[in-house]
Amino acid sequence: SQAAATPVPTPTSTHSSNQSFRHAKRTAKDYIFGKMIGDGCYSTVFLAKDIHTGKEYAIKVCEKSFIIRQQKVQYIKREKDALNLLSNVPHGFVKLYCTFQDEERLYFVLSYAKNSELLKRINEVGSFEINVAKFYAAELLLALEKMHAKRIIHRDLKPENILLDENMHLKIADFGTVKILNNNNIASDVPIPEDEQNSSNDRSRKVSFVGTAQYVSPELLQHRVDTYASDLWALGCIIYQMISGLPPFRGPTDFLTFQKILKLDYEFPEGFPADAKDLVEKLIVLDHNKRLGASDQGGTYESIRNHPFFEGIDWENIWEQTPPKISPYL
Ligand SMILES: C[C@@H](Nc1nc2c(c3cc(-c4cn[nH]c4)ccc13)C(=O)N=C/C2=C\CC1CC1)C(C)(C)C
Repeated sequence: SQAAATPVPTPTSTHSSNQSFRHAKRTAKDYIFGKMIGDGCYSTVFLAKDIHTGKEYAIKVCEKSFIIRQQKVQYIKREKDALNLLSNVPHGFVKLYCTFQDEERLYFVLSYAKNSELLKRINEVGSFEINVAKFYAAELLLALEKMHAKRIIHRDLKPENILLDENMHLKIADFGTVKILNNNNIASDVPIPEDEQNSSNDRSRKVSFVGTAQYVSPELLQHRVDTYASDLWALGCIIYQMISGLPPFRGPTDFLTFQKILKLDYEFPEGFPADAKDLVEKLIVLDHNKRLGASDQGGTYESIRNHPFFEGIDWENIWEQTPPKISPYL
């Protein structure tokens, strides 16, 4: 007699349809595009709503022809690699949900930072109270630790591309300028010392990128050295700016700003808190090897975390805490 065939379980229809739904590649038609919220040099960021879930996202749109013409293909690839590397880090970065393209454009679907740019918040109130500056400096430091641990150097950190989410927690955005060290996909367990990384052929390579004048480090300006410490220089500039309202190096032209940077020509306004001044002076150091944290190992900037400026920060729970109110500076 026919052996009773064991029934093959038929996949439940909901499961399979969800399964297929979940993997259906999105297109622009799946979103309602709203206002433009950010305008980069070769991309535009729109607020958008997913028509299936109603969720809000930021969608970064890049014109393919423009990227090719401007020879920015490498930057776009690096940005996508960096965003992918960082998308499983729970805090401190905008998350990349998916990408798709059509004939003319590339689309990146990212988290929407509802409370916009840190720069806008600083300008609205003039400058931050010390406990507000300390809180955001701490979140920025933790984000730098995560980024550097994944061998990513941002190279263009500035208050314009540090965003605030709906709970007023910090998110770093705009990875078009990153450098991903040892990105030759060879699992090099022995990290190549920095000076060897910039082998002679690198020096001959034309560098097509320099950060934003006010925040660019001397080594990026002069010797084109790729070092994590360039982001520590920017951290120093951003702490200075949160407390005083303006970046330390400012000139009527970029060239004059660069000159001030190379001469370390800046001063602290009256009443700048002593601990903050001491930390900024230890980060804004011309020799990148001598910046506080430059020789820290193990994925945390212990020597910066332990600086008196960060007295009272609860490093393990800060992302779960309610950020201090940004109130106008009386
Ligand atoms: C830094 C960037 N500006 C911005 N980039 C992003 C925003 C963003 C949001 C507002 C905003 C929110 N409310 N009101 C304004 C203002 C500027 C934004 C966002 O929500 N989500 C992801 C973003 C960027 C993701 C990118 C890494 C791929 C530039 C200036 C380059 C366009």
